Amino acid sequence: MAVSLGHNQYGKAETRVVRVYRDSDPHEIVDYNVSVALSGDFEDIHHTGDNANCLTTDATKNTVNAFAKEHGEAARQPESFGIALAKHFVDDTAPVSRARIKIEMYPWNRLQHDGTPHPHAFARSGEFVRTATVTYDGENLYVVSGVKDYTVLKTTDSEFHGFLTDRYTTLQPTTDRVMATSVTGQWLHTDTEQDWSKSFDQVVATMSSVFAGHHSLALQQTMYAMGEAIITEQPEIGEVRFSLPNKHHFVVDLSPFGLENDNEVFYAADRAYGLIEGTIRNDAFLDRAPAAGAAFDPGQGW
Ligand SMILES: O=c1[nH]c(=O)c2[nH]c(=O)[nH]c2[nH]1
Repeated sequence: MAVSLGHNQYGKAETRVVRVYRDSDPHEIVDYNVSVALSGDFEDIHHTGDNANCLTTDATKNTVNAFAKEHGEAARQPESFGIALAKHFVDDTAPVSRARIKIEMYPWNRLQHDGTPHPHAFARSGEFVRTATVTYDGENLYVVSGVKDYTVLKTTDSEFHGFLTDRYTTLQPTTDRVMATSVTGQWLHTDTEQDWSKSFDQVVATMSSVFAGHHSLALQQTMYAMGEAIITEQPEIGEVRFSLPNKHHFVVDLSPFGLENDNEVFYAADRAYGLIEGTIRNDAFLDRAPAAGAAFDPGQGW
């Protein structure tokens, strides 16, 4: 039987590294979960167990930690940290031809003390997780920024009606519902040199503002409006991808208790949920569609 090796990648996943900038006053911190995935001339490892070309996953973890010190400035933002790591693995390690660095960043806010920001005490913010995925193949550099676990809700200004009905349809149309979602969003940059934090803050501000202000007739429509606004505000962004679970809030039947429920008491269901996903593209970069595929392709399970 003919069998051959297809796509493969390896590296240390989920290295948790915290970098303290204690030479600055006040202190600053970044908190990362870094996953490394390398591809290249690794046929022999799979076929014969010859590890001569194998940069150990242990070394990739060590590199992440060492780079947090040696490349402290790059490490201040997940995108630039990912770029530094990806370029190192590909440019400095002969068998490695492609590196994908996936970073989760957990934001921390400075604590207040006696009414002023404290120089070295923080509280972790649960608002969202910031993400960056950097892919480099020695020639092409793809930088994808993102956000996940960003849960947003609006208590009105959301309708859903006029949908197709079949014999299994039971959903009642509504002109006033709670709409909530936990945003996973990723956006591909066409400019790989910029102030990444400023860009990230602007995307989140745009998406939040659209979610709040948009009178929604469907989560799909709100999703498209958010992506359209992000690309309009920041035209260097080539495309935006969203995965939006519709976090259903069902009106609880209070009639057994002789009570009216005028959209005031809800059951927040955690499953099953509608999952609304889509890509909003910047037509100026449509010719880069295959590249976008390479940037976002999750590889083997992530
Ligand atoms: O915004 C929505 N989009 C749907 O496709 C859908 N389907 C559903 O049952 N509720 C909703 N809500």
